[in-house]
Amino acid sequence: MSKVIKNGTVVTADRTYKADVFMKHGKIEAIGPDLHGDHEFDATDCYIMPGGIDPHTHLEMPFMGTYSADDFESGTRAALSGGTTMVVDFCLPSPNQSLLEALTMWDNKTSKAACDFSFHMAVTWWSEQVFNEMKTVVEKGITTFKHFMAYKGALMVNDDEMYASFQRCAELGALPLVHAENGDVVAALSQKLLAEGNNGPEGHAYSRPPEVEGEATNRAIMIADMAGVPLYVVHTSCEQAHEAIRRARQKGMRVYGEPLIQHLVLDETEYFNKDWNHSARRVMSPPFRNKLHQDSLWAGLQAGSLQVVATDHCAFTTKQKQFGVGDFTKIPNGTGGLEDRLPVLWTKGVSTGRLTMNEFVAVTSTNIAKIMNMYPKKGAIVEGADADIIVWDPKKKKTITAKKQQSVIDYNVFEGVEVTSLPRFVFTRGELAVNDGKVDAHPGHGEFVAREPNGAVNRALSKWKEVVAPRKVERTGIPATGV
Ligand SMILES: NC(=O)NCCC(=O)O
Ligand SMILES: [Zn+2]
Ligand SMILES: [Zn+2]
Repeated sequence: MSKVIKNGTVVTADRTYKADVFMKHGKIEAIGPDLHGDHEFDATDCYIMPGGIDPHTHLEMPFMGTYSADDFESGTRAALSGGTTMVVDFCLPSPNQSLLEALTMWDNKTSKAACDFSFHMAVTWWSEQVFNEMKTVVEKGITTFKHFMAYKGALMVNDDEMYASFQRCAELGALPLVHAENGDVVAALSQKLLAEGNNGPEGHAYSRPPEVEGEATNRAIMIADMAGVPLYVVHTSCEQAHEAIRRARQKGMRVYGEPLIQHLVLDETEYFNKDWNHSARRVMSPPFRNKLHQDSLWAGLQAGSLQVVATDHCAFTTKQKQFGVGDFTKIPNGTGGLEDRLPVLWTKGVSTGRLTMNEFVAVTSTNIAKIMNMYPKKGAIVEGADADIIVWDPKKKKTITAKKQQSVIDYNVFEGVEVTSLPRFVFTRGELAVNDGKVDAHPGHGEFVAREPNGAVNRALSKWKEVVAPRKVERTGIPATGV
């Protein structure tokens, strides 16, 4: 059965034009005027855009003594309801666990995914086994490796481990990712705050000032440069980290930065709310910052020094957050946002003139597909691409409320935010998942997206590092040794 989207305006990362879009067998087969098919969908007054890709989610993730509450079923349903048609989740081996064993565990979680997904593999410890298994992981289509510079005593890796892993990424044509916060300093500051009786959720924010993120970002950039590999910095939340990325890029380094929709829109005053639950629900790492940092992130998206907007969707219920009553270090870190990223970014970004529609598509979809090396299968409206498409109604309104969300948690950090712009239709590989605003996700429809290593940026950087590599100076007239 074929489907055609009619009467809309196609908006991609680089073009805006009137056309119909014809899809069959899960792919886009034709784009042009006056197309017809078995089923026709009216996109009058709407934009036809590549579905969102969220490059940073944690579904059913074991963390801080519990599991994040949204699994691949509720998480991908939430994603689709807000126009996101692919998620990239994190496989997290425990220290000393085989990467391949962890991957089997993560594969087993995905049978009810309603949209396509891929994985990043985390390097949480280092050994010859990890070194060897990284190659197999890449052969399985997972070409991005995450490193936590924070969460001391749990997921954190040291500089020597990171350097070894980055070098391995360079050899394999893979892309390292970092959670950049100085984990030693965070741990020490946390203990100091607790000892001083500062044990509420605001202590979490005080323990992770922007400087600890800036320092770690600079360090990761230096290590990637020494290893000769590009770098992707997840959840860039502040000017200090953005400045490090901006400077590196100006020097020709291949570094990417990923602000979250939460950091762009919500600020640190959330941690000073008198209601403990309100503040704890917003505990995540890095924490929300002030307006100046937010302005820096928006400017980065405008200038191109930051390339991507994600969610880091890692949702915990209020009950789970309450594990940390009396000790903020025990509040599970993470917030939700999968179904709100696109509507909130459009409302706060495109509707205000901070972003163009094309920039919106770039930072929510196309740039991600390119950086993660799955373009133009994903992130594009072109013939042959997967038919992951949103028909976006820029006039449709709602007020975000937990009462009506798809996520299983009992609150929403964007509660009360009015959004103007929502999907009319969402297609995931050609299958309708949102129909006139109503969500009809199909658990099990989602497929794993394997990615190739050695993307163009890896190849160019390796070449450049080869050109400028240290070379022994061949000399004549060398004095005899020991004389
Ligand atoms: N960000 C956060 O607080 N939780 C999820 C894990 C991570 O990405 O650090
Ligand atoms: Zn993180
Ligand atoms: Zn994360």
